Amino acid sequence: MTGASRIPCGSSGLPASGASVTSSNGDEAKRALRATLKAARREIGLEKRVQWDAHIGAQVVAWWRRRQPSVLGVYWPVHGEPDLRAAYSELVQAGAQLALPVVVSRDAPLAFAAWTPGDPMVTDGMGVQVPGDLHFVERPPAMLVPCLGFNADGYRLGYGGGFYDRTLAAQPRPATLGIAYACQQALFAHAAHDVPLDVIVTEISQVR
Ligand SMILES: Nc1nc2c(c(=O)[nH]1)N(C=O)[C@@H](CNc1ccc(C(=O)N[C@@H](CCC(=O)O)C(=O)O)cc1)CN2
Ligand SMILES: Nc1ncnc2c1ncn2[C@@H]1O[C@H](COP(=O)(O)OP(=O)(O)OP(=O)(O)O)[C@@H](O)[C@H]1O
Repeated sequence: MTGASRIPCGSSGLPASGASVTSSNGDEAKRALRATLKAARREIGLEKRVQWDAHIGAQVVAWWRRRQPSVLGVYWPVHGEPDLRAAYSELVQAGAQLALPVVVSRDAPLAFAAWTPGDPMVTDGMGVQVPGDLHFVERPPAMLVPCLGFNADGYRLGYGGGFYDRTLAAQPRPATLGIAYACQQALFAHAAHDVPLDVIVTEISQVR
């Protein structure tokens, strides 16, 4: 039996209740949880994905219209993350300035590069698309944070590099919108360096 079949991501929209890491020395368990959550996300069919991404994207746009941050950090989707590129285009038409995260070093916070949909892109060493022409900007005052997993307290599980945690460590913290599918919710203990996100946006949430 695969992790994906034990923890269906598609049908109910309910949390992946079988996915949990409760011990605090759980490096191995966290690796297993990451694999399970990735597999569960891969299982989501295209039709659901398109519908869910539209709902998540609409909430992001509504949030941006209310808050109007000077720059919004977004992300280029990898590994089956919600694809919000249609919403990014809508945001830019509404006057938003966007920036994409760039890994500059394994131990550093993320850098952010100004980005407009349609800019020429290249694949970086992490396998992520980044602008070919890098115009670095300051850390944005608001950002979307893609989550491989999240827990009920708003803590996030990423791919294990600690990049977003390092990026969010410095005060004043940016406003953070965690982006995930509802089935990526899991039980795990957060580490001391983990920074809780302000809100998690999913296909079943209604962000105010
Ligand atoms: N869309 C998106 N962009 C992002 C991030 C992200 O989580 N999502 N990042 C957030 O930090 C940064 C990139 N960090 C990344 C960290 C790991 C992997 C990755 O594919 N890791 C492999 C394992 C590689 C290994 O073990 O050596 C994997 O998870 O399969 C990709 C991006 C900046 N851009
Ligand atoms: N603020 C920080 N300062 C220094 N190192 C940190 C910080 N935050 C995280 N790290 C390092 O990053 C490692 C990975 O962290 P963690 O397992 O929480 O990654 P993640 O949040 O899942 O990954 P990512 O944010 O890249 O998607 C930690 O073991 C820790 O050593």
